Amino acid sequence: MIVISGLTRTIPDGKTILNNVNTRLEPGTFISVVGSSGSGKSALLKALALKEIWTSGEYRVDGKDLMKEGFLAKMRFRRQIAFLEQKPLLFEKKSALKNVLTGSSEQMPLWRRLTGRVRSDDHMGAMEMLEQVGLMERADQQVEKMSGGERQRIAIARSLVHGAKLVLADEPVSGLDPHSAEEMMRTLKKLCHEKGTTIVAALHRVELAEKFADEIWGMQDGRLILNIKGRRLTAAEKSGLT
Ligand SMILES: Nc1ncnc2c1ncn2[C@@H]1O[C@H](COP(=O)(O)OP(=O)(O)OP(=O)(O)O)[C@@H](O)[C@H]1O
Repeated sequence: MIVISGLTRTIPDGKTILNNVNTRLEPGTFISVVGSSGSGKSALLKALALKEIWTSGEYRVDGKDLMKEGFLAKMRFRRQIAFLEQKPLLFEKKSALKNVLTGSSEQMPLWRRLTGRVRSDDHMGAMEMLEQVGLMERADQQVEKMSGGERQRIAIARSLVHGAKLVLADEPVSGLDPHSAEEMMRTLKKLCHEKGTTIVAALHRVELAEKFADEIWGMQDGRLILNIKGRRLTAAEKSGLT
């Protein structure tokens, strides 16, 4: 379990973009972060992914303050985190399967990056993950011919096959048509519950969060103002987010 306390990030011009955020992330939970543009959703995801350092606050993993841990412990934890960009960077000329196998440099052990070697059970794992995201039949297809939603699915499969326990997805449904957006949300939810992965997805559309997420976090001006479990947002809560 990850527990965040007092997470605050002030940027050099003096603006506080994350303001005393307190929350916890239980394993296997699908969390959606909603809030208006500029409310701090991406900033929060980046802080959770350890991509950007905060000014103050604690980040506890299974009871231990990560910032007080040594380099190796931090690196081990980093390997379990995947950050999915809105437009994932993939090897365009390679197949879906190759992309899943290749992985992101952060998650791959150094020896694998240097040798480029792939074990046969890696193939099995990659195919299994492509099946989970509904792309097994397209494993051999070049990704340059694939849609935005399919590319997101490949990025998700890639992060999970390389052992991500925490996936931070910044607008995973942006640019997708309503049907594909729902399919993506369904896949994320399934992966959370079946694999025990924790997924935090920033979303613009509150109704998608309400339909699929286990928890909805609401951001406003860098503050986490809502943490709703198992119910829709009230009209007052929704209006507080705009
Ligand atoms: N590295 C940075 N340097 C300066 N300002 C930043 C930085 N990162 C974020 N901000 C500012 O912090 C605020 C929150 O930005 P963030 O990208 O987290 O918002 P968001 O809720 O994800 O918005 P959107 O929905 O438009 O993607 C914005 O005012 C943004 O301009």
